Amino acid sequence: MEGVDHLAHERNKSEFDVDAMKIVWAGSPHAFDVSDRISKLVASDPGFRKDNRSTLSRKELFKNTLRKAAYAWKTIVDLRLSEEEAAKLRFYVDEPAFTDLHWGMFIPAIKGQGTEEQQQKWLPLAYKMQIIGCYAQTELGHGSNVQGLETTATFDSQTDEFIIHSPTLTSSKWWPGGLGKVATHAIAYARLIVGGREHGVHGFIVQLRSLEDHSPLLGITVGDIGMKFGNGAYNTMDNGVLQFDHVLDVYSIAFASIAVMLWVSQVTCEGKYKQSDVPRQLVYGTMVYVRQTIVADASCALSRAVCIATRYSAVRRQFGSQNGGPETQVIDYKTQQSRLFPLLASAYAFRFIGEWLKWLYADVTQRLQANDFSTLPEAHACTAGLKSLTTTATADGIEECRKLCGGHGYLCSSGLPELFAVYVPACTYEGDNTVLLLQVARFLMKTVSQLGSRLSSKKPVGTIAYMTRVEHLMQCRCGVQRGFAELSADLVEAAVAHCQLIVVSKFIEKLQQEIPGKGVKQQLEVLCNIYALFLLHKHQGDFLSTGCITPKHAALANDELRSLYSQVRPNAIALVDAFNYTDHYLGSILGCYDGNVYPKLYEAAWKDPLNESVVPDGYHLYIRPLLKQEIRTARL
Ligand SMILES: CCCCCCCCCCCCCCC/C=C/C(=O)SCCNC(=O)CCNC(=O)[C@H](O)C(C)(C)COP(=O)(O)OP(=O)(O)OC[C@H]1O[C@@H](n2cnc3c(N)ncnc32)[C@H](O)[C@@H]1OP(=O)(O)O
Ligand SMILES: Cc1cc2nc3c(=O)[nH]c(=O)nc-3n(C[C@H](O)[C@H](O)[C@H](O)COP(=O)(O)OP(=O)(O)OC[C@H]3O[C@@H](n4cnc5c(N)ncnc54)[C@H](O)[C@@H]3O)c2cc1C
Repeated sequence: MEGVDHLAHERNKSEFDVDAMKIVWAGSPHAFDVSDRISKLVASDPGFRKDNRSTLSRKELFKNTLRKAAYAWKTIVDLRLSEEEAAKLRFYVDEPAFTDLHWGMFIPAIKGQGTEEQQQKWLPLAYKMQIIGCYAQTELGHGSNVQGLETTATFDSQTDEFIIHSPTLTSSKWWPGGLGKVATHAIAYARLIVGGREHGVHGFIVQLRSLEDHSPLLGITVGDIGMKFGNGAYNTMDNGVLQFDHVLDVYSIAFASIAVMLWVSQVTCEGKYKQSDVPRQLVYGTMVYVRQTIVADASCALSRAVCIATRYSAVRRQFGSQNGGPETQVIDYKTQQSRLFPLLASAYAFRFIGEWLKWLYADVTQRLQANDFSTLPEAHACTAGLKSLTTTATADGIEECRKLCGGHGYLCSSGLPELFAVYVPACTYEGDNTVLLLQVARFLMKTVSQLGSRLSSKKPVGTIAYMTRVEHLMQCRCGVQRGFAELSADLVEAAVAHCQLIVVSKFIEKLQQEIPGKGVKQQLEVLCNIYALFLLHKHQGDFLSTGCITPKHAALANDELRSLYSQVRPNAIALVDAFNYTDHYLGSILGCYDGNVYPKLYEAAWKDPLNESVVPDGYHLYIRPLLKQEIRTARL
């Protein structure tokens, strides 16, 4: 029945202050206030409805996305929302769109790599959305290998301009989000050529389309690359293809022939290339920035799937009826708990590692401004490794949540298939996860000698076991006199172990902070222990081979895990309520707040266009002749 909370009995079991946990999850009272207010604003506005997406064609879907993006912008302007509130609004609209790349990459790239003069020119236009940008780095032939990009930018000292060109088919820009049909400008990455000499890959701001009639400019061929995985999902995004035919461009982002560059390099009016003494990797800075935001995204996506699966696991009953009594809630089965609760713990773990990574990025950015590059290698390794670890775990976790919901998890109305289809490219974009782990492995090879010293420092026992595992995995590999390439598969395992160590240790550090609210810290300690012991159980071979734990320890850890699952069980619904997601944002009948699932599933089924007629289109043409055919062969 509507209005009845079918999960009230579960909520009454909670042993902690849920409102206080909501603040912990949001990050601060202010952050909670903004999230709560904006999510409800979006949920209550029919202009942001999304329950019809799976019934739209690609063109209808894309046009609807443009409508929503324009409507969101109007809402932001009309309500005079702050940058923080506007970002939250775009998040809760929950639709991959060109605006993600405009705000998430184009603007950060100019802020991170542009000169003062370029920032003054481009940022006001971008902030007012008087230009719409994308980040055009990947090409048809190269994505991971940035130094293999083929697009050229040749400096013409006669005209003080750069000529951008796509010399080959494989140099076509391919994948950039927003490029296909919307972006008016791109930050295009190209090989700089000055005076016949090549100086590697740099970024250039290039106008693509007319601001008058949106037609591609002279020398620009641009379009969409076609349908992607899943039906609705990421097809709201116009990932594009772009070819330059000797396009004149006067706005280099890394170069301004008339302005001294603060960062990467400069080309003087006389056409001289001057490499400043900053690491060339700063040209990769935007990727580092986006990777740390993707870790926060992972906690959002995983928590969303876990919220759906947890609520439905409490609603769903199957088997176990005694004397005609109610059947057992599937959340009470130990197998369901052993699959679901580590994902719940991971969602919280990724939330806190995302907070730490945001601090690390801000710290390294501040240091860079003081020409202190000392922490850049670690920042790169951390953002690359944690982006890889959290997106892989989240993609796998969303799929596990679908399976935890049985058959109904496969319905679009569960919200899980769409969430999975939208989320999985995160394992590829912003760096293929394996390629990024190889970067971590390379960093570990260079710093393995320091791992030992870090072991001796006063660390909680749990961390010591994880640190010993990494050191052991590295020494087993480094000790073998074979090349990096030969050992890369093993080194990637050590890289994963290193990233898991970071997540565990930062979760433990989080618990050393003051955490207000009755029972809140205790719940987080349970979740931290579940995360750490679940991984120890999953990788116990590694831990046993270090000698750091014995088989008896491993067995005790498994017993402790079961006990921890029993401690989480009465608090599970409250722990997912703490995410404070509206039913609109969850987009899931299985995960609806009141748990009134079956009537909503049944009602939703009849809304499918296929049920608009009792007799389906095609019956008279195809089925009736089948049913009425004379059976001519006696055997049938
Ligand atoms: C809630 C549900 C939904 C939630 C999801 C939201 C849905 C909608 C969201 C939509 C938003 C989507 C946003 C993303 C869109 C996607 C954008 C993109 O994909 S942009 C393109 C990304 N491309 C890449 O990441 C390319 C990966 N490749 C590289 O980074 C590099 O090629 C490489 C690092 C692999 C290799 O670099 P290279 O220079 O060729 O050489 P080395 O490996 O030898 O490195 C040399 C040296 O540099 C150091 N290094 C490398 N990278 C960096 C760096 N980034 N920062 C600092 N230092 C770096 C490296 O460690 C080496 O150091 P050394 O001391 O010499 O060892
Ligand atoms: C949805 C989506 C949105 C995107 N948006 C953008 C965007 O806005 N802008 C942009 O510039 N790009 C974008 N991209 C492109 C994305 O950044 C690249 O696809 C990504 O960097 C992976 O590169 P690749 O496609 O070349 O993969 P490849 O490197 O070709 O990967 C193929 C396989 O080769 C393996 N491999 C590659 N190199 C090595 C190695 N050295 N050692 C071991 N294994 C290796 C990989 O692990 C993988 O298994 C997007 C991609 C997607 C899917």
